[in-house]
This record gives sequence, C-alpha cells and structure tokens, in this order.
Amino acid sequence: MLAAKAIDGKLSRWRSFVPIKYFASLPAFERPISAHEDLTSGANALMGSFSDTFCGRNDAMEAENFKNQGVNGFNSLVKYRNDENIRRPSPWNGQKAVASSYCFPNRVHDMLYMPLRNFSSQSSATSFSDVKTKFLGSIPKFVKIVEVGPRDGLQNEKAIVPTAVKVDLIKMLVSSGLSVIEATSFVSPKWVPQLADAKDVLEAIQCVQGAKFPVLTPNLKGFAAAVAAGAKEVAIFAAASESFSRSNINCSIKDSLYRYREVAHAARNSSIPVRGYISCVVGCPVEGAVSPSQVVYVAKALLDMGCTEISLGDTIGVGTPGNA
Ligand SMILES: CC(C)(COP(=O)([O-])OP(=O)([O-])OC[C@H]1O[C@@H](n2cnc3c(N)ncnc32)[C@H](O)[C@@H]1OP(=O)([O-])[O-])[C@@H](O)C(=O)NCCC(=O)NCCSC(=O)C[C@@](C)(O)CC(=O)[O-]
Repeated sequence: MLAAKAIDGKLSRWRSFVPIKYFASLPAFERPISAHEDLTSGANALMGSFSDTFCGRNDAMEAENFKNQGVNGFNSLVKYRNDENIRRPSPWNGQKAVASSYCFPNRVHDMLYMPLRNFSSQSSATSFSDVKTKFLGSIPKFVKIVEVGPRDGLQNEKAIVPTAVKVDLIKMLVSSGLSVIEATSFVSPKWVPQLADAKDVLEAIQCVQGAKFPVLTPNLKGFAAAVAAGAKEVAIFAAASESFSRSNINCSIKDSLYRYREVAHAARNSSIPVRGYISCVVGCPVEGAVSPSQVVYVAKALLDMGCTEISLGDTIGVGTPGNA
C-alpha cells in the first residue's frame, strides 16, 4: 500500500500491527483488537511472503502452482475462507492448512476477528513452526493493542449508557490485561450525546492503574477539556475521504488538518502524545474507492504535525488483499 510505503521507516511501528494477527497460534492477548493499520500493510506483507511460504511446504508441485497463481491464488484462498464454508475442514490437509489459517477480516478496525484460528491444529507442529518462523522473521516482535470499545462501541449505542457502567466496563477491560483503552471522546454532545459524560468518565478512571486511556479530541476545545479531566494521551481523527470528513466532523479535510495542527501543537506543549486516525483509507460509504494518494496526503500531514502513531482505518470494511 502506497500509504504505508511512503512513510515507512518513520512509522515503523505500523508494521508491528501487521501480520502477527494472521497467525492462528498466537495467544489471545497478542491479537490486535484495534488494528487500522493491519489491512493495508498486512496485506502487502502477506502477499510479499506468499510465494516463500508455499515454497516452504513439502508439496513442491502445489507450491509451484500457488507461486504461479500469485495474487490470484491468494485471492482464491481468501475467498474460500470468507465463504459460508468457512468452518468446514480445509481442502488442503497437513501443511497446506497452514496457509488457510490466515484471514482478512471484513472489518479490521476495532474487532477481534480471527474466526479460523483452529485451522492451524491441522498442521504438524514442525511444519507450522517453520512457516511461522518465516513470517515472524520479517516482522517486528511487538504488537500494540488499542481497545476502543468504551469510545467507538458506545458512541453508536442507541441508549445512553450510564457513566458508572462505562467506568466499570473500562475497569474490567483493564483487568483483562489490555493496556491501552480509548476511554471516551471530548466531542460535541450535540453530535455524540452518548459520550456527553466524557469528563466524568475520564475523571473517574484517573485512579485506575495499569493502562493508558487516550481520548478523542476533535479541536482545541475538546483538547482543553480532556486535559482538564486528566487526559495523558489524545487522538485526532481525520479522513481520507472528503465526504466522510464533512459528515463526521463537519469540515473539509483541509480544515480538519488545520484544526488538528492546533491540537497537535497544544499537545506537544503539554508533552501529550497524539494518535492520528485516518478513516476510509480504502473506501468511503459515499465516494466509493479512495485513492491511496489521498491517504498518503493525510498521513503525511498527521505525521508532520507530530502524531506519534497513525492509524489507517478501513472504516466500512471494504479492504481486501486485492484492493488494499
Ligand atoms: C468536530 C465537531 C465538534 C464540529 O462541530 P461543529 O458543529 O461544526 O462545530 P462548532 O465549532 O460550530 O460548534 C458547535 C457547537 O459544539 C460545541 N463544541 C465544539 N467542539 C466541542 C467539543 N470538542 N466539545 C464540546 N462541545 C464542542 C461548540 O461549543 C458549539 O456549541 P454551541 O455554541 O452551539 O452551544 C463535531 O462535528 C463533533 O463533535 N464531531 C464528532 C464526531 C464523532 O465523534 N465521530 C465519531 C468519532 S470518529 C470515528 O469513529 C472514526 C474512528 C476514529 O473510529 C476511525 C474509523 O473507524 O475510521
């Protein structure tokens, strides 16, 4: 994906989100829940190593077939895995099942989504470990999980969840071992009444140890309120699609970047790290396909203003290995 490549190096942590999630054998706490970055760069990484992986199998002929099929071969594999037979035994036995233990979720963002993880049980321990070593050898060892349920989950609830319940939810998420939990949003209560209690929620969890609690801040007003309530990390949220930007934050991409520059500047003065979201990196519900150059443009702008992390969001879940 162009966006990932263009700023690779500066954003090497992106890659740490990537292909590990496709390994069925990882323990639950290593599997990303919020993984905007996964789809695009993960797809590339996986495609890049695809031929190698199959070459590692004993079945040389079939390996050769898959190599020759290249991307199409991989797409068929994914198609197979996404169809309704998804839980049936793989048509490939033994080592071949290793390849079928990878999947691309329909919506990577904010989801624990590895429905076929048990497929790896069909591999022999040695062969699976060989293949795993090949993949893991080329990717970072570190995976960061950002749980966004209390914010992204609850902002869409029809009912307003009581503050005390939100606080309990956050505490339970911490006790489950999650170390970064996006707690709430300091956005306009007219736009998102579900999170109108952002100040109360954040203040109530100040004493909770063991996790970081970033919050969304759409502008300086939200940033000031978040800091006053005890925020130590914030996130800004741009979009690669003009229509999405306007409907989500009521301004153009250009204006949003201007606003976010102010937030990032204020955050830097307070030594507060800023995470930058980019929504609709693959497709937009209004505009359809989104150009990678648009993603690069927004990503560079966020990076230049000082974001310490950039999250690529396939917001509507349309990314596939073929188009991401
Ligand atoms: C950006 C705005 C504020 C612009 O909203 P606006 O209406 O264009 O802004 P405004 O400056 O004209 O202000 C209107 C009113 O809102 C108030 N206001 C203004 N700012 C704030 C604030 N920070 N906190 C509290 N109040 C605020 C402001 O004071 C004023 O109040 P009034 O004078 O009418 O009484 C609005 O559009 C908004 O809050 N949007 C939030 C949308 C949102 O939260 N979307 C969901 C999160 S994004 C997401 O989920 C995507 C993501 C991150 O998950 C990634 C992915 O999945 O792709």
